[in-house]
Amino acid sequence: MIELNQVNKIFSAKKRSVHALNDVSLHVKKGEIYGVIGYSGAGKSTLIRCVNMLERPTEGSIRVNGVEMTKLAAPKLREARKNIGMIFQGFNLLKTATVYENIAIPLKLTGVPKSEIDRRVKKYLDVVGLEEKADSYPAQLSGGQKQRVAIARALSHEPEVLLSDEATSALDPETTEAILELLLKINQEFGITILLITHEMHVIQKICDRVAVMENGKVIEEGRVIDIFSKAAHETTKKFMNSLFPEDIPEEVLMSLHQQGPIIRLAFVGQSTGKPALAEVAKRFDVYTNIMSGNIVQLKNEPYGRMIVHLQGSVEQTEAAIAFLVEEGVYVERVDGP
Ligand SMILES: Nc1ncnc2c1ncn2[C@@H]1O[C@H](COP(=O)(O)OP(=O)(O)OP(=O)(O)O)[C@@H](O)[C@H]1O
Repeated sequence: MIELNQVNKIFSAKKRSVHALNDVSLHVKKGEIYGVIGYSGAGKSTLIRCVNMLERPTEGSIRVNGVEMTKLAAPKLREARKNIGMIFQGFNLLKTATVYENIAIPLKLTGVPKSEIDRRVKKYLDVVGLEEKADSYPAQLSGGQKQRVAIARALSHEPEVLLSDEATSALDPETTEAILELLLKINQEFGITILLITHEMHVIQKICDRVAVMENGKVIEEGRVIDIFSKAAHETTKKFMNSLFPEDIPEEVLMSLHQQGPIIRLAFVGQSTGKPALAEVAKRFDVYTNIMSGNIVQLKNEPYGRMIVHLQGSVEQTEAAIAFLVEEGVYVERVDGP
């Protein structure tokens, strides 16, 4: 649905130029929620703005639903953009217009007939749960409600693609949850493909099918959320993972435990995979298993858990226990000593 191939974007200023996107390729499939995560300056905003040509890439190809966006002249580009909704961190609502008008005005500007405008405004205000706020002004709404209006406005053009530029970054945790639930609902109910950018791993965890991690304008890691969670290879990705699964075990503790046996990180999918396997280890081997930290989070489609476990016992027994866990399908990684 969205295909970026070898996209480069260079911002040239007098003194220096910035390579904001460096050979970026990614493919977002129809109907999926695809997240791009990275720290500030990684190139996320530039990437998402290139998809609807708010920013023109210096090089490369960008296709949305088969249409090569980089080659479109103004009238055709306007047409293609109708198929791509966008929501922003700052909501971008018209302050002097009511909620109803905020949705109706852009529809009017694109030539939608009056009766159809009324139908769509009502329908999408209902979808986002704000029917009663039609006559309110943005200043009378909470941040979460403003974002709901922005989502209704984007949906009212009935796009196939929704771009989300840090849509929950200005919201408190509870409101963030509610907006993420809403994005999930519109993805499932309307089959809208969502490309979002974020600096919060929680957003990726909660609603994304696939993720790309960006750094210095490059995609450094990409894949299914479940795979990236289990096998994050890059240091930056691991740092993002640490925000969900903090592993701040003091060095002194690590050092003394390492002398008594290996410390391992277990990752498991589903409610029950990890703990029964550990219980089995305790039964089958002369190994004492000590869970040092653990957390389970809900991914879009399944729960995912992670544990740090210290195995105490002879080298032979602990190695056999690790081999058993691997055989059982648990993802096992050794935690290095200090
Ligand atoms: N219009 C511009 N002119 C010059 N440089 C720019 C422009 N827009 C972005 N950049 C630079 O491109 C790089 C990537 O910026 P971008 O905003 O895409 O990153 P980001 O990951 O979205 O960061 P943030 O989360 O802080 O928004 C940065 O070094 C930034 O300074």
